[in-house]
Amino acid sequence: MATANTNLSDYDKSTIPNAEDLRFGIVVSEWNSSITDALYQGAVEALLDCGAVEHQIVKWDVPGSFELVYGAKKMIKRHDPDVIIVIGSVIQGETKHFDFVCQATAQGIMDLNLQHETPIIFCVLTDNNMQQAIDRSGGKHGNKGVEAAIAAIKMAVLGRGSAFADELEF
Ligand SMILES: Nc1c(NC[C@H](O)[C@H](O)[C@H](O)CO)[nH]c(=O)[nH]c1=O
Ligand SMILES: CC(=O)[C@@H](O)COP(=O)(O)O
Repeated sequence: MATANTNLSDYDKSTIPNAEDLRFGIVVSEWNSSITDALYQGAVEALLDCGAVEHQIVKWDVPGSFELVYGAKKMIKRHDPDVIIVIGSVIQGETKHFDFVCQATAQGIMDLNLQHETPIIFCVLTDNNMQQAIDRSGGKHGNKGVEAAIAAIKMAVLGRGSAFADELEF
């Protein structure tokens, strides 16, 4: 299902574990900051709505999406959070650089998921133009930051191997 057929901000709070005792790390790219700031705000609002406490959310900024991988790796070592959300916005330009940044970032985050016990949620928009990015960071298709926050809570609980995780249906 394409994003256009759903709303990224929709979630049923009754199906989300309480996040009050979870520790979150969020690494945010500064490229296209109007987009990444909106994604970050959406993520934090959703985390707090689901019971997360503000002082258990650590935020780091990195220059661009390519640096999200290194930032997440260092955050695991420094803070050992239950889960990390990486936030970026990559927008197609005139050259093939878009392809390399998207592929390297996606592969790097997947590699970290395989190498470490900390789930890392991929909240990186890879859009053809700015309008698509706006539509997915609080616009007509909702906010991917909200979607990432809900995924983060679920994966943090699963990662803890708690009994609750066995009851999660998602
Ligand atoms: N064009 C975009 C970039 N490019 C920068 C790279 O992510 C990286 O910071 C640079 O190559 C230095 O290593 N980054 C984005 O996040 N979004 C873009 O649209
Ligand atoms: C994703 C990028 O690096 C890209 O936006 C840079 O633009 P260009 O391909 O025109 O150099």
